[in-house]
Amino acid sequence: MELHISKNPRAVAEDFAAFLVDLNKNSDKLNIALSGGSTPQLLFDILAADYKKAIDWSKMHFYWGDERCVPPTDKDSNYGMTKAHLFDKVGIPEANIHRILGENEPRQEAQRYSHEIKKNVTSSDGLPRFDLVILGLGTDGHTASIFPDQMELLKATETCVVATHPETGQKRISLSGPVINNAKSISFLVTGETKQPKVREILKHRGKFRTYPASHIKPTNGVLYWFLDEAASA
Ligand SMILES: O=C1O[C@H](COP(=O)(O)O)[C@@H](O)[C@H](O)[C@H]1O
Repeated sequence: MELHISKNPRAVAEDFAAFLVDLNKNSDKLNIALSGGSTPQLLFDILAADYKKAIDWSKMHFYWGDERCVPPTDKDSNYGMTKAHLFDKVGIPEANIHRILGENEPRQEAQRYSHEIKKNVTSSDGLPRFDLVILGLGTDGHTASIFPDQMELLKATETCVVATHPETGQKRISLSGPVINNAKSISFLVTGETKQPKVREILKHRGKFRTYPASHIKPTNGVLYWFLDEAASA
């Protein structure tokens, strides 16, 4: 596991952007699963403002680790946020964007997206193998849309699963645990003091860490990165 600690959220985004530039230079094609939520928004803003030319966007194929079951115009849409903060600002071929259709019926969409992934992402050991899966961490220890009361999704045999937000009841579509763990590299991006208690338990194997989905993210044959700011890592 590689731990990167930067001063503040902006520095985390800068460090991760440099990591992406490097990966982009050294690869012909990258299948990347993005996360949603508030943390990646700053990364997308920085990529669009400062790295538009440093990255060969035609090599980047974007998928999502999870999506809220809402239309792309909804403020909760992970795709909608990425489009507004990144895709609309850098020239990326439309064919490279593989979004989860959050407006569709969740079960059917989980199946359709599983096929989409299997069709385009090379498999190993019978599972799709992403080059990079970017993840966030919820204050309850969830990651992607695998929540603590739905731990079975960590072992699901499907590529994509339907999850339910425990408080709002909102339906979500998420990559399953085995597919996340089959990636070549997995990177958590976590900032802010509200995340610190869970980061500490997970990284130090303390308290109830086993009950947090994020602590079960361990690449079977890849590298795990944690990019943290000082507040999250305190
Ligand atoms: O609901 C979600 O939450 C997590 C964490 O998000 P953040 O806003 O605290 O950064 C995120 O990774 C996931 O993609 C998202 O759907």
